[in-house]
Amino acid sequence: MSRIIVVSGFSGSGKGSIIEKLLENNVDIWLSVSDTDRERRNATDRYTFITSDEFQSNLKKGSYIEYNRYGNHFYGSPRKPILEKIKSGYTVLLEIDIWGKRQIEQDLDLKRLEVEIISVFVAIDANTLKSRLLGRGDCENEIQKRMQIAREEARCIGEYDYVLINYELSDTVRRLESMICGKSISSDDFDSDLFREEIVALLGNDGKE
Ligand SMILES: Nc1ncnc2c1ncn2[C@@H]1O[C@H](COP(=O)(O)OP(=O)(O)OP(=O)(O)O)[C@@H](O)[C@H]1O
Ligand SMILES: Nc1nc2c(ncn2[C@@H]2O[C@H](COP(=O)(O)O)[C@@H](O)[C@H]2O)c(=O)[nH]1
Repeated sequence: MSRIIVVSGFSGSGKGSIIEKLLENNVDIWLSVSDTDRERRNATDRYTFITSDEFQSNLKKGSYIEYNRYGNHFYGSPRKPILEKIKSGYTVLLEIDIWGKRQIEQDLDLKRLEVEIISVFVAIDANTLKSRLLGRGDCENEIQKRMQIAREEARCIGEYDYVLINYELSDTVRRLESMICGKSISSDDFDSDLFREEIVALLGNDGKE
């Protein structure tokens, strides 16, 4: 059976770092490269960067299997290459958010192809999250926005098959590989109410979005 692995998680939790390591040892996994109309953050940013007009035009043409607006920018996964890779037998990996995951689960092409969808949410505590966003050079305003979004995302973690807490990178990658291989491995415990409280404390506001 063909498979899609959806990896979501708080911005800064380490999804990109985990996926990079995962791909080094798993040649049968193909990573979908999303389109976005945001600015490039650094040289390792893995997107196709397009203008807002180009994004909207692609959207109208139905070119995306899923898409979302995150902050002030749009992100979308191109449908055609994903379906081609699935038909060629690859396991397709999507690094997308919860709103994209829900669209993937409803997609009629994927249902017709009987694609199995495995979903993983990458999490860490709020303090570590903030220090990782700071560490990679995000500005304070951007960090505030991303942590507010994380606070919302924490409500939806129960919708995922697995939760993966990313403290030690090689250990996280090893556990993700076990999940993908269908080995019996349990989801990590994550207290989303506590996380949401930590965010409010860190942002120094009453948590209003
Ligand atoms: N296990 C880890 N231990 C320490 N630092 C880590 C770990 N995983 C990732 N990092 C660092 O944390 C920062 C954020 O990681 P990364 O950019 O991979 O997160 P992300 O979830 O992909 O973020 P985004 O969704 O915004 O793209 C980076 O500087 C990365 O090097
Ligand atoms: N629904 C989608 N979400 C996506 C896609 N590509 C990335 N993302 C998510 O957006 C945020 C922000 O990403 P960043 O690179 O600006 O930090 C993060 O949660 C990503 O997982 C996509 O194609 N569709």
